[in-house]
Amino acid sequence: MSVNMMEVKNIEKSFGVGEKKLQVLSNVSFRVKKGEIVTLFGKSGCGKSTLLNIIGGFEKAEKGSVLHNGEPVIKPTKSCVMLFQQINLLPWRTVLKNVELGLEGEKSPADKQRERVIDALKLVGLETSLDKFPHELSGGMQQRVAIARALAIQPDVILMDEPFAALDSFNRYNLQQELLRIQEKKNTTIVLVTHDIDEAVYLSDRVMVMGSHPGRIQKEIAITQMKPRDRTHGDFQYFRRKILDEFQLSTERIAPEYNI
Ligand SMILES: Nc1ncnc2c1ncn2[C@@H]1O[C@H](COP(=O)(O)OP(=O)(O)OP(=O)(O)O)[C@@H](O)[C@H]1O
Repeated sequence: MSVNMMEVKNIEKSFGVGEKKLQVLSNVSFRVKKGEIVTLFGKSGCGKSTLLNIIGGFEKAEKGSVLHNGEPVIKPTKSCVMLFQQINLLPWRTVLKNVELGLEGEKSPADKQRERVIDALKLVGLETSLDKFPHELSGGMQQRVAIARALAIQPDVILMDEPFAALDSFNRYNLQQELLRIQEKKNTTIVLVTHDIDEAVYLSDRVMVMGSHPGRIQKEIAITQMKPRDRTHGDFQYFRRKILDEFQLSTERIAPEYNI
């Protein structure tokens, strides 16, 4: 049975006051089931990050609510962690110590915490780099450390705000593949923000295409191609085009067999 992990209900959000008031989100609602990867996809400025911040409890909505496991989200918690594009590792701490940082303040025994940290670093393939410092790692490896830090916390949900945007395409493809492997193993629920269409199609179970001014859910597209997905397969191109069509950016006609 599928369970709703996150429920976003009728979110409204504006910034500024008076004449300078800007409505950023209007009537945004959707649900995320346990183990799903749901992507918020839209043009720059359509409110993706604002929405993700509201889901994570970093920002307050004016109206509406976010429920995590049926409980209202009113502040950030360790059961829903955010992974940013800016990696935010502490340069004076080793890989091991950077990942341990996520567990600081927890009351569980130190040996159990260490076990979780090592497990998370094994999952991202960095178990042989425990004593390295961030400056000794590539950008891709640094983002792996950040992913391990999030995984070690063992959250129900990971929120990702363009986590791979700063990486070159080889590192990006590699990490996307890794993320799927880890996500499948742990059945982690992920809400991802991206404006990279390939990333959206490669990773998502569902893509929430957002319209702008104000930001809203324009269309929900289920990506039904089997994972792991072949980026060159016709099905991949079909879903790519289906998303592009929402922005009138597709020049090719959809193959007749896909017409509904
Ligand atoms: N704290 C803030 N104060 C005032 N306006 C803000 C604030 N945060 C965001 N905005 C405005 O809200 C709108 C949506 O911003 P947001 O960052 O959520 O969009 P986005 O879709 O994530 O954009 P991008 O893809 O470029 O990161 C923008 O017009 C932005 O200028």
